[in-house]
Amino acid sequence: MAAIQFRLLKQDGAARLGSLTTPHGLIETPIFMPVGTQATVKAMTPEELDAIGARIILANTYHLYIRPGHELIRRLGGLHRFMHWDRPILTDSGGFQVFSLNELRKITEEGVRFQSHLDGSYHTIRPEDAVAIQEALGSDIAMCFDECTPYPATHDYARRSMELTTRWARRCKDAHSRGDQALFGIVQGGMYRDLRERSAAELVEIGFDGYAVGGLSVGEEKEHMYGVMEWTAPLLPADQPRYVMGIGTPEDLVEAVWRGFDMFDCVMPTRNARNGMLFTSFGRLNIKGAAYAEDQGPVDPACGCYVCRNYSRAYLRHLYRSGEILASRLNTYHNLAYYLDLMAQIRAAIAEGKFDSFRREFHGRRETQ
Ligand SMILES: CNc1nc2cc(C(N)=O)ccc2[nH]1
Ligand SMILES: [Zn+2]
Repeated sequence: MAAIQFRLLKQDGAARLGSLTTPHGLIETPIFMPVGTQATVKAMTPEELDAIGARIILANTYHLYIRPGHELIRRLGGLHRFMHWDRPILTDSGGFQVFSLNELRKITEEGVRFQSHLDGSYHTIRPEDAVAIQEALGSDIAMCFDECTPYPATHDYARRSMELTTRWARRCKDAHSRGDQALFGIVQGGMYRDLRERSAAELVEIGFDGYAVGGLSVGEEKEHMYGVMEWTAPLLPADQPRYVMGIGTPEDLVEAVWRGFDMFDCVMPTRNARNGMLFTSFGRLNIKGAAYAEDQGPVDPACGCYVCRNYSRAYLRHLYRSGEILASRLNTYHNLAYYLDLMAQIRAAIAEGKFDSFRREFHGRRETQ
């Protein structure tokens, strides 16, 4: 039996309503995955994540390999038990982190040699190792080890990089043997339509449980990002999950759903929260602003979350300016609640066949405060 089952429940244009059954529970799609890099979604407890509607979180293979080590986590019962989260977990393969955290990395056919960002020790991760690490962690969904093609890249570089990613994907599939864990392929190809189309076709030929689009949100212009999504989604099997990695702003999420994607992850709601940048139904709000010094209103009157029901903008501004730990906690709680509620609204709009009007209304009411 496959580790996951995806059911396409309804389409509204290219937008899809689906359900994804995993060994750790069911996920309604489109879904946003809070990022829990080091086995924690920073500043949140699993109970709080559950309360705001998080149904799957992401953890980073590279970080957990470096510290505390995947074998330690395996010995202690796997990642779910280690972090007290019993819903689904998706682990990325480490490819992106190795490339983004290690200037001195060396890419060969065999794999990637790099220095730990913590102690400078030398390591080599091959596709087979990335699979073994994720099997030890016990995530519900593992990702193939890929090269996230940098931006900008020449067509020739992007072609060679994509071809390496395909060869690595084949090796990942051959090495993967954990039956209760799904494995997703990652489409690369830079900003080039012919390469993206080749990458998608080659990965579908190999055959995976779902497909991600990588190599985006790497500094490219929005029209490149949206173009790659448009070229790629139709080439991926309609009856399997489509995940675009590292996306994105609330606007990006709406646009990616509109183009046929089901799964998303981004550090934006959690990272921006710690910097005082809050997301609302009318745009972004910088809680540091002097305008909020005596504002007794909630962050977002349209948000029903615990933070918006119990704390004022004035208090959140005070916490942030005072460097209080509670500032990170409450800001993160609200931002994730906003993202997860946005996804619930998107699912409801697709279910009613009204996603087009939802999309128009959503963009019409956004401006930065
Ligand atoms: C934040 N941007 C982002 N781009 C990504 C690309 C990949 C990838 N594997 O190409 C993974 C994570 C990513 N996060
Ligand atoms: Zn709120």
